Amino acid sequence: MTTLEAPAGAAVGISDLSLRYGERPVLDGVALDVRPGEIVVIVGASGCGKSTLLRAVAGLLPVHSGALRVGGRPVAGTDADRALVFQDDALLPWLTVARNVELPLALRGVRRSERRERAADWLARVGLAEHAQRLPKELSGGMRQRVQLARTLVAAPGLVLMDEPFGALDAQTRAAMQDLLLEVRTARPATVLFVTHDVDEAVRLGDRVVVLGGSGALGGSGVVDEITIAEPRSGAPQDAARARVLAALTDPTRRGGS
Ligand SMILES: Nc1ncnc2c1ncn2[C@@H]1O[C@H](COP(=O)(O)OP(=O)(O)OP(=O)(O)O)[C@@H](O)[C@H]1O
Repeated sequence: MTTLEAPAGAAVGISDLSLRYGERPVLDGVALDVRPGEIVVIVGASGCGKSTLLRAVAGLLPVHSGALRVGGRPVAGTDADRALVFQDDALLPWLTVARNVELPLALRGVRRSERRERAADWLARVGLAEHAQRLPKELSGGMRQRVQLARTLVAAPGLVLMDEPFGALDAQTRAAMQDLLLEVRTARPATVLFVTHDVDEAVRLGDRVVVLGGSGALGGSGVVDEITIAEPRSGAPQDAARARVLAALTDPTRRGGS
């Protein structure tokens, strides 16, 4: 079996993690365990360190102290098995949509015919089969995000790190992208760490919502609450989860809610 058929996704293990920019502490004592295939959504006030945490998990920022493991191995630098997705699509403007989607496969040395087949398959899944030969600039923002989702998942990463990926989209396109993400994960399981400011998006997508907040100590911050989202995602349980996320967000000094 090649890594392209990797199963349920990579586990993430974070304990007593501190991250800094130079001398400046951003996160302190972060503890978080993510199961293979789980979607964990990270919310928190602007500047509390959500993107910083994602960057560290991606291997773009060194660990100051504590432990950070993905798939049981300490993170030391970037790895093709950990894909990072931003709000701004990072498509290459001079390549067609199909070639953009093929790119991670090319980087992994997958032969051309298989690349084409897999890219076509993913473009069909995200509803863009007819646009394969167009350039990114000829597509809408929502379509470009769909291309980016296809490009991310085509190489079957064990862990997908998404930093406000749908933040620039209008409400309708955003809801469609959320549906699409949940749908394609059924076809291609991966562990997902997803950062958003939108509480509705958090309780809709997350198996669990993690709230980061300021502790005050040292100016750093850590996990103040973790909310498991129960199925079905509607009615009173959903409202209660939403209320609890909001409460943790508005009381960022609270740590370790029940
Ligand atoms: N490259 C950097 N160098 C120094 N400080 C940084 C750098 N990037 C971010 N910071 C600081 O680290 C803190 C955390 O930033 P980060 O971007 O992780 O927050 P965030 O929770 O993702 O914010 P937002 O919700 O606004 O995107 C902020 O105070 C920010 O100013």
